[in-house]
Amino acid sequence: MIQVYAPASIGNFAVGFDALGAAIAPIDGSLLGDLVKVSASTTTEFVCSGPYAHKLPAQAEQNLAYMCLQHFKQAVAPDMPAVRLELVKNLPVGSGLGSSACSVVATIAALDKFAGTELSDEALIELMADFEAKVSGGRHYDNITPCYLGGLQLTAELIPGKSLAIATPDNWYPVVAFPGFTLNTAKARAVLPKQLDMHHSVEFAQRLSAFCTLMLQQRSEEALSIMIDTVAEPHRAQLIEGFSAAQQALLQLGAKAVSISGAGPTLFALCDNLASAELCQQWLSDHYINEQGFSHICQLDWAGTRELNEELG
Ligand SMILES: Nc1ncnc2c1ncn2[C@@H]1O[C@H](COP(=O)(O)OP(=O)(O)O)[C@@H](O)[C@H]1O
Ligand SMILES: N[C@@H](CCOP(=O)(O)O)C(=O)O
Repeated sequence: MIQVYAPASIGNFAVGFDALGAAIAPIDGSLLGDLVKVSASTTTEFVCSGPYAHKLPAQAEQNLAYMCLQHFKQAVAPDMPAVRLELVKNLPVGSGLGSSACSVVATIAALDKFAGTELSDEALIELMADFEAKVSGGRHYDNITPCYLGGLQLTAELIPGKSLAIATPDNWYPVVAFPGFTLNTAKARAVLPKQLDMHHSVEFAQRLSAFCTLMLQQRSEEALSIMIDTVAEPHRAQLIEGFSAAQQALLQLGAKAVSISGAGPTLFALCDNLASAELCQQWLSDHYINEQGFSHICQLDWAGTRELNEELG
């Protein structure tokens, strides 16, 4: 049996709409991501389990993991024997934690390992992006590549290899809070303007290029000081009840940057020390999340998608 884990991710990372994303891992060691198990079987079998399985469509044909399996068998590895594929759905759907990307990445990576197809990273990433695009209302790589490769990734179609890793300091603690209600990514993309005017386009390019350059020069404090989303957040904030108040409060508590994770409604507060992260998490537990919500103090997950040997889920 092959068992593959893929981590949650923060799309956009405030300054890189559709172009920057970070994989995350809770510091308490818990797994925040989907798991896919593939084993040989006499007939094709698909099982969806885990805490959020009931939030997915009942028909296998509408589940991204099953769609990936069908495509993989037909177009990538026609000689692969029948398999039993189980998706353990640990991430809430429509959360802004890269949930659909997580299922797609875990499934394709697991099938590639099981079938021994050994596709290149770039070919796998393209395949993964094709499936993520089916549900998210646009083709973007900012969940796919961090989830697959790990860490902080600057990522786009035009980038050689599709992604460039940006090293981050060890003292970065992103605190993520899923408030407990969902927001569909396609819906949150539909509220964005169709065009950016010259001023905003130039400012976006300046901010993202300055952020990346500062990070490469290990000037992370200055990078944090310009970590503001002027592209998507102004249009999406009103879709997320409590976001603006939380942003103000968390910045006062010491977070260095606060923005929407992906299309929301998860919020992330990036802290540069554990004490601030703990204060932010407490505030979020008290004021931002409902009974269905959760929060985690994380670090960046530089391992990305990986095979797990211990039986889980
Ligand atoms: N395995 C899967 N994981 C997540 N979403 C899936 C999966 N299979 C199908 N879907 C559908 O894809 C859509 C994903 O919603 P979206 O808002 O893009 O989620 P997220 O932002 O959390 O990735 C939902 O309509 C969901 O029912
Ligand atoms: N760049 C995308 C990211 C969507 O992330 P998700 O976790 O909400 O799927 C966007 O902002 O639309």
